[in-house]
Amino acid sequence: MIEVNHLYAGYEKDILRDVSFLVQKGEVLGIIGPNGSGKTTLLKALNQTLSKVRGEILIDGRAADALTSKEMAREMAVLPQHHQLSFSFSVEQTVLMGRYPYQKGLFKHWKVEDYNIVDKVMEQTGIKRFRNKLLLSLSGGERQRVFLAQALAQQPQILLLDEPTNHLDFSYQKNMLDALKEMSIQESLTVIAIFHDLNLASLYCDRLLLLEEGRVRAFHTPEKVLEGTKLSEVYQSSINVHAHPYFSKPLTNVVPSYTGNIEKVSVDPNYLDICSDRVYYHSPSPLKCYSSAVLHPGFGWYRHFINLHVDQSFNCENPVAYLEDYADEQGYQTYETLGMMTAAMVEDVCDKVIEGDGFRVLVVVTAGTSNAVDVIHANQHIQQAVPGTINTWIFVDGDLSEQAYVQSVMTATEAKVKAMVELNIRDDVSGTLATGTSTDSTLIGSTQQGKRLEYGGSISPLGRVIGRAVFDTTKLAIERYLKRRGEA
Ligand SMILES: Nc1ncnc2c1ncn2[C@@H]1O[C@H](COP(=O)(O)OP(=O)(O)OP(=O)(O)O)[C@@H](O)[C@H]1O
Repeated sequence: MIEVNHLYAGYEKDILRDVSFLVQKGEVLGIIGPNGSGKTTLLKALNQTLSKVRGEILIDGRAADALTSKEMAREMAVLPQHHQLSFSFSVEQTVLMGRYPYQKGLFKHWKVEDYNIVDKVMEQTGIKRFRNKLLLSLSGGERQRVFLAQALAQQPQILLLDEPTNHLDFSYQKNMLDALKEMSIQESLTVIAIFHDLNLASLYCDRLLLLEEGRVRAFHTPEKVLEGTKLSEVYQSSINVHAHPYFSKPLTNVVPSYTGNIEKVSVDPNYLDICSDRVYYHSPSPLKCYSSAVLHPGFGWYRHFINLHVDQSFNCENPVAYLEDYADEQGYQTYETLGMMTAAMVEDVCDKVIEGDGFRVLVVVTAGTSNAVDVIHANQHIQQAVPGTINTWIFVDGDLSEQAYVQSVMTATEAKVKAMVELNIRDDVSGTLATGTSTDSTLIGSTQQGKRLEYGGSISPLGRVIGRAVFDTTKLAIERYLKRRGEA
């Protein structure tokens, strides 16, 4: 455990002012903050390499300045930002130097135990294969791993790291931090590391210490410290925070001030192209999409939109690959393509443009109701994945909040249900009024330009337009479907 109380430290004058925090054994603490905020100075103060220090630093309850340098080296190892070591040593010799604090007696020599530990840490850091190479002949990232191995060879209780992922490529950053995290959990190694990459800090640290001009601005879990307004203030830069897709950890995005000449893009029915086998919409620039599509569901930016007709009996093990192949054949980049499928005849597609106050909405619907379901009697249906039958595309020329995306889906669903009720579409199994079909799909795609639209609920300006346009197009598309089947 390391406890810091009212620490003042610096050079000619104090850089750190009234810094207090406590790190538990086995904890990973990230130190973050802008350039010059005092991060390295704090590590130097912890490591007792600064002369001008006031306040208290306790290591497992003992005052750090009362420890001998050998005791200190067994407690704490440092991976500095810059190394002054001679590069004429081999990798193994360099790592062995980490064992100095354990040498005893007058005639110093390495023991078997030293070599075993060096072997282990070289394995952990992935440097064994160049153990006999000179440091001089290694890349910056390889050297960084050698110095980490040297620090680990010291077998410290506490590891101080100044930008440990400096020089490391993406995969080695992950490997190094995974290894450190594992050591903190398995071996109760306490890790205190400076991070410039706030996302890595968020993912790997238990707590973060945010420094601002030598003072603690925040000391808490990543969720509490990495908060958009606070970060934007401290870093004096526009920073946006969002959720990690797999973990409950915040991630940060820089919002550039310079965006170049962004081409004005609109939504336009002229971009629609309808053939017998598909409806295709091509946007000149990617749209921010939120959808339940087969190819690229969820949030993402896409410019090619395919609603592909397949037979009702279509049974494909990998519909995503099927749509990717289709996009590829058509010459669309798959990473820019969003794809849905439908058993409805796509020539019966209906579209409608409605101008809102300062924004525009285009709705495109294909519909079939052979697998109509009343959601409250859905348990009477056997589960089977049949190709989507009411596919709704809603393109908006506006700047939607994420809330507006979700509310737009709600509003569109309400409008679709209303159209089905008006046409008396029934669930064949229960005989009751249907609320949808079993595989309907919805897309909201927005230019994210022009008028800011915070809400998409039924009585918001956007919701009103979506509600009307989805109702009209869905109703017309179902009528065409029924007519084709002779049921109208
Ligand atoms: N040896 C030194 N002598 C005098 N002032 C120093 C010395 N080292 C650093 N400073 C000053 O102390 C302040 C804090 O520096 P420090 O290196 O701790 O910041 P940092 O947060 O680690 O910055 P960076 O993100 O750029 O690495 C800076 O204003 C710096 O100029």
